[in-house]
Amino acid sequence: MTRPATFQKLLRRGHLRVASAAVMTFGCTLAVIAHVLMSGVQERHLELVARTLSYSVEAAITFRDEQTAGELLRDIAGREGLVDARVLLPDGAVLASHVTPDSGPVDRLMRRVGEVLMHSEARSPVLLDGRTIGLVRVRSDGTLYAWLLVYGAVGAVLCIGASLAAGTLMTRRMERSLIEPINQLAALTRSIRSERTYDRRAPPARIAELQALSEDFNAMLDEVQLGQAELLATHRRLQSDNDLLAHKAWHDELTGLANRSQFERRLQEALNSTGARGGHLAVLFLDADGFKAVNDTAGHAAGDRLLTMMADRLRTAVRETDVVARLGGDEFAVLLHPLRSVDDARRVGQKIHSLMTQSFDLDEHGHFHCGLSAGMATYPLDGDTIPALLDTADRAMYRAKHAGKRARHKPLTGQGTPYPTPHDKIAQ
Ligand SMILES: Nc1nc2c(ncn2[C@@H]2O[C@H](COP(=O)(O)OP(=O)(O)OP(=O)(O)O)[C@@H](O)[C@H]2O)c(=O)[nH]1
Repeated sequence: MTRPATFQKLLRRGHLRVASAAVMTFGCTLAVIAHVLMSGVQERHLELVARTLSYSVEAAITFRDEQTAGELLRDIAGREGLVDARVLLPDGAVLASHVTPDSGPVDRLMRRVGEVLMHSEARSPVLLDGRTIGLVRVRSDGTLYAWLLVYGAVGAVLCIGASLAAGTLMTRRMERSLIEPINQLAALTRSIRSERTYDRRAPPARIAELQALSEDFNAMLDEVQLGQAELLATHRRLQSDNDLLAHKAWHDELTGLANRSQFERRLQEALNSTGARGGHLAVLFLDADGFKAVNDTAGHAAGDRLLTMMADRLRTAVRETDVVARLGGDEFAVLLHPLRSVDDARRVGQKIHSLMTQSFDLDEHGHFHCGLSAGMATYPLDGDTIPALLDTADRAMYRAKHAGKRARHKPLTGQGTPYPTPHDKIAQ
């Protein structure tokens, strides 16, 4: 595809054409008028010269004085710019004649041009007492006319040059007031498109049409910006909804602890890194003893509060890197990772146990003492998969619970490590 011409080029070309056409039209019209006028004037002038000459040569013809007739012809031809002047007798014989020689090649050329364009001749009879005694014939070659043409052509060329200069000046001025704002607007559009800077605006223009274009362009940018802001707000809303959903998907709503899904995900991550680097980790399963009584005696809201307080205590008992989760009801799980030894896990388990069995202050419902049954599974001793570890810890916890129900401090052996729990009843 050919590239379209620039506005600047079109403007310059247009100016050149208009200026040339104007000068040519004007020049041609002037030339036609000048030709008509000059032909008429030349014809009348020659007639006058021929008539004057016919009076002057009357005596010379009468006396057949060739010399005087010749001098008269020479004199008048020199003054009136004639190329050929003759005095003829009635029988056609030439009494006297004068032919003006050309003065060089330029004169010769101009004479030729003049002859082609404006060759004129005049005749006048020589009368004596009403009788024709001779004839005067004069010819002009139109050299003057040819020179006039040359001056005219030079003038036309100068006029075209002047028009061109004026046109260029006008184009430059127009460029400043018309093309520059258009180019600026185009550059602004390009940069807004590439940099997405929709807060930029087109400057005011001095030409009404361009000003209208700038205003429309800016109004369009306003709308784009508004749309963008709305889009951004929607995006933020969606993002926050998404965050909320993600939080809900990974957290327990009541306590804010990790839920079972997150616990298992973190456990898998811990298993991966521990498996790769070597080391230990421990999973603790915790279940409150006699929690149901809180709901039954103090109400569900108090039960909720107690669960929240338990969660807070559990958080304080472990490190940032450990994971505390609520698996459901009054059942919690703790992931201890990284871990130097199984003994460390036991120590943390004891710490948790002693913290959780301290009384909880439930305001108007008094202080509650809650028991805790716990089971522990350690990696790699009790398994190296999530189901194996969870199952081991769960079974250990249930053994602890049943053992606790049978006897307060009966130590248990077997897979996993149950913690004996003091079965304190809820004190009010
Ligand atoms: N307030 C409250 N109670 C809950 C929630 N989820 C479960 N529960 C109740 O917690 C109780 C848990 O049951 P259990 O574990 O059998 O109660 P428990 O008295 O601790 O029994 P043991 O574990 O055998 O000692 C049930 O009564 C559930 O209704 C909760 O989100 N809020």
